[in-house]
Amino acid sequence: MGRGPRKRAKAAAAAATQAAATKETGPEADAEPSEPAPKKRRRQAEAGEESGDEMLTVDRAASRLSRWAEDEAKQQRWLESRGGGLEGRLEENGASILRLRDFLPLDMAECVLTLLKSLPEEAWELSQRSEKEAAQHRFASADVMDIPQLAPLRSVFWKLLPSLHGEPTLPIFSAGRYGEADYIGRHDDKAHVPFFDGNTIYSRTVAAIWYLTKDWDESDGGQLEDLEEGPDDPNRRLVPIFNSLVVFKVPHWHAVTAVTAKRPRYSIFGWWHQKGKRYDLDASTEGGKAKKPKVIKRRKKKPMQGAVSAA
Ligand SMILES: O=C(O)CCC(=O)C(=O)O
Ligand SMILES: [Fe+2]
Repeated sequence: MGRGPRKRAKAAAAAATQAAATKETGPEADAEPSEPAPKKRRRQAEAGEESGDEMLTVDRAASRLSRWAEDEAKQQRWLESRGGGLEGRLEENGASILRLRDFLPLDMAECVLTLLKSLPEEAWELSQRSEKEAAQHRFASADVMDIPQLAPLRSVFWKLLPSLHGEPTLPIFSAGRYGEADYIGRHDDKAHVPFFDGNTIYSRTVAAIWYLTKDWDESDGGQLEDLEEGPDDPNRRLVPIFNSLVVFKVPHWHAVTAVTAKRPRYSIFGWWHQKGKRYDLDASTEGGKAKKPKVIKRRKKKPMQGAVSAA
């Protein structure tokens, strides 16, 4: 899912830079001077307007993201300030869904949101399935490796969880955009993914979603539903709060409720994979959203330090 030809994505990304450069010079919306900031931001977001604090150019956002992704020492310091990478948190957490507020720097969340908003329509691929037997879903996605400005995210996610239980991981992350009524039905994220030559099978072992829409609340829908919590448990429905990261071990039953807002719900979502078939796939997984038949090829240029490289 979400893996268009690179040429198309590159052209789309160039068009994005152009489109956003034009948009950012536009005037700020007229607003009552006394209008409270969150209310103003929400009204502007609903009207598709930029707010004053979103005057980040696409070029600046892309260069800040790539500078941060390349600065290993800075990322390390950041992670240490957060108590280390994700492995320890996952171990402490057991089988439940882990929710981390502000786990990644706010500045990076702002940059990535700017980049996501600037992507032209042709960069997004619609993923849709409505047959009864499979995981039903509808939303748009784009592989971060197909969008040059977002590609540095892969190494950031790799550093969050380079290994689990002493075995290396391979991250594959995508941008997600849910429009009005978009959703995902009940599913557990299980998938066997062929890497490299097509004969090396990896399994998704950990899932993460980094939420990137501001001022989202319960009334906007698009909540992550943890189907392994009881129906009345307060943790069953998670509102996708800006710059929060949700992480869980695969398999885990979950769903995304239909978006009711008239503005997009943006995220970066994906999985860390580990070698081998770690579980059996059931019929619904084989026919559903999780199926990824494309072989993940070895990358020739700029392999990630210390990781087995993959596209
Ligand atoms: O966006 C979310 O909250 C969850 C996404 C998800 O479950 C998936 O893409 O498999
Ligand atoms: Fe999922």
